[in-house]
Amino acid sequence: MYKHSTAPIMAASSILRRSVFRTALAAPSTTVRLRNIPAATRFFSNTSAFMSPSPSSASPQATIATGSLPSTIRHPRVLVTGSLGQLGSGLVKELRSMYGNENVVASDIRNAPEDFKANGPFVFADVMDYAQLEGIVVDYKIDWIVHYSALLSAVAEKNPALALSVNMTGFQNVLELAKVHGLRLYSPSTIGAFGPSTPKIDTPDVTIMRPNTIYGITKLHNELLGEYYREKYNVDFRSARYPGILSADTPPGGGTTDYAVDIFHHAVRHGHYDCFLKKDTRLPMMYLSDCIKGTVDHLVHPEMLPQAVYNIAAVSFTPEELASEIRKYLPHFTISYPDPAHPDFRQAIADSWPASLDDSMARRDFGWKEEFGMEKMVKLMLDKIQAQVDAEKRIAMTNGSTAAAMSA
Ligand SMILES: NC(=O)c1ccc[n+]([C@@H]2O[C@H](COP(=O)([O-])OP(=O)(O)OC[C@H]3O[C@@H](n4cnc5c(N)ncnc54)[C@H](O)[C@@H]3O)[C@@H](O)[C@H]2O)c1
Ligand SMILES: C[C@@H](O)[C@H](N)C(=O)O
Repeated sequence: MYKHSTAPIMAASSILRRSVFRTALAAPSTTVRLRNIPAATRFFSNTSAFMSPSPSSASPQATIATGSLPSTIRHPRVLVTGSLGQLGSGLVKELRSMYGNENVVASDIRNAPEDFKANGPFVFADVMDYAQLEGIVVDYKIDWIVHYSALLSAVAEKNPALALSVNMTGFQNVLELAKVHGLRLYSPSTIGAFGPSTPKIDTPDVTIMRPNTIYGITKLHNELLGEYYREKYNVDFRSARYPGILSADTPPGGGTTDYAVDIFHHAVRHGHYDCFLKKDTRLPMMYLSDCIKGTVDHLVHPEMLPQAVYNIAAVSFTPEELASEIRKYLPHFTISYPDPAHPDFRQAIADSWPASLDDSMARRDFGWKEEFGMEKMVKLMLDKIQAQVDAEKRIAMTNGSTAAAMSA
């Protein structure tokens, strides 16, 4: 177990979040080898820890000569993979507000919209290409990687071979980079890493884990490999098992919990939703801003925590409970469910996952706490989507009147 005292850590964490990182560089003419120094240490003016890595384990690639460089104050430079997905763009925005646009490099295998690219560095990066990723790490002097590239549960189940490559090879690449270049690596896991034999209620961090989906198998593999690198090579690997994430502005990427986002769009636009899960399927869920806040708090925590992987959770509900909450604002909203004789393929995935998580270790170790319960989340989702619909109508009316004026 890593020893830690929470009070100074939380204080340091809040200083860090406010702005500045102080890097105490070694004495003049000293050569500092980065490997085997947890990335956390390098930003917290702990000169003695910084200067005392084990020379025997140093890696030539990760050696820097400090020469007569003065002490500097700087932010960490963060690479976010998969930054165009449901979660990535919000995280990039938050990190840029903390560290400055130039210090957060967004990447994806897709091209980004121009407005996204205008806000800070964006690079094309296929996580299966180690050399390409290493070029980015070196060119941008990256300190931390947040690894968001993945195929989610439903998409993965439809294309297992691709899921194995992206989810496992992609992760192995960033993990190896973290080892070679002394980086901190945050890579989320999921409730999907659990399986049908896992205890379903208040599932703890450490329990039976025998996932039976390709998504879950790849994610559990990543958890175990990350822990191995942490133990064996002192890689600062951090992970949290996210539940299903709800967001109004960014669409979900093809998971089993996507129904809990789709339902809002259908409720506001059409007043009806055909749910692909059974009405009593209870799953853990969380609002996007809570997920981002929990991720940032975990990421910036100045020390390696006692566990590499933590459950984080906010609420758990069924489709029927969600529909009832929506009906408080849209009384005419209706929902239908699949014919029990012909369940959707995602039902088996959902049935293999926990209904609720025990996240007490995350609350204890890095102060995890959600802001959004079900009521607040439903109200905000509906407000945001209604605002989108109103904006679309205004644009359509403007376009319509322009077209009418042109044809008159
Ligand atoms: N969204 C959720 O509800 C949820 C829940 C639990 C865990 N997670 C995890 O959080 C992370 C982010 O999830 P998300 O919802 O944003 O996913 P998403 O599917 O919305 O986005 C994933 C991104 O990865 C990119 N990508 C795919 N293949 C790639 C490749 N070869 N190289 C580089 N990029 C590639 C995609 O273009 C996409 O932008 C994933 O690891 C996911 O497993 C998400
Ligand atoms: C739970 C999670 O990992 C994702 N939302 C999925 O359903 O695949």
